[in-house]
Amino acid sequence: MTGTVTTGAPRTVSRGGALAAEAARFAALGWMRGTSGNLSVVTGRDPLRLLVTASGLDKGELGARDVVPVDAEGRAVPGAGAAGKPSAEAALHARVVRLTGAGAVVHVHTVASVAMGRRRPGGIVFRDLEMLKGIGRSAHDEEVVLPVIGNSQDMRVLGDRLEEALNPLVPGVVVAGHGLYTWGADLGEARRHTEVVEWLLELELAEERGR
Ligand SMILES: CSC[C@@H](O)[C@@H](O)C(=O)COP(=O)(O)O
Ligand SMILES: [Zn+2]
Repeated sequence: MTGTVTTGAPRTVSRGGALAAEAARFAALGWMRGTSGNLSVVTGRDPLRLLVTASGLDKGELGARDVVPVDAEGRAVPGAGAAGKPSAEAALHARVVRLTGAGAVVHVHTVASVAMGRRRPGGIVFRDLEMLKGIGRSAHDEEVVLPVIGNSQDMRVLGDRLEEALNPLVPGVVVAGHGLYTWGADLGEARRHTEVVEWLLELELAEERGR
């Protein structure tokens, strides 16, 4: 960004600041270690535009400018205010938004998501837990399935797997051997969904270990 005052720049910076603060929060929880994880927020729908965290940086130390505007395919939009290379997974963020209508997407590398993805490659089932209300499901008598998909370095392949496995009632997917994707209407809801799904995974893992 230059010193030129434009109407678009301050909005980019403040959304960038919000993404950076959100990333710092997840990093402090230990969910984005070793530069892992990424976040995005939708800034326009027609045409689709997202701000995504820049690639390869320590997600606990991002600044407001460490975000990159991308298009519906996750490609950087030149001259839109921020610098850097978009997350290697930006295309998957854009695909999630296109598939679900989400306003924000969170990707974390948690131990529980990887451990449970290994144990339940066909999907992770939860039921009869008060915490399920946090993702809009019932606390009683409802089977809730969190999908698990195989990992790939090709975001188109990963996106196809996500589309096929998607449970419209659950705002998240585990990527086997990799981590967790969650989303919500905005950054606040995406954060809540991430915390709830991660709590469910940690519970399941603790119960597995106790068996
Ligand atoms: C520890 S590197 C992990 C990456 O390969 C990737 O999975 C990841 O989550 C972060 O990639 P990034 O390009 O920084 O957004
Ligand atoms: Zn990742």
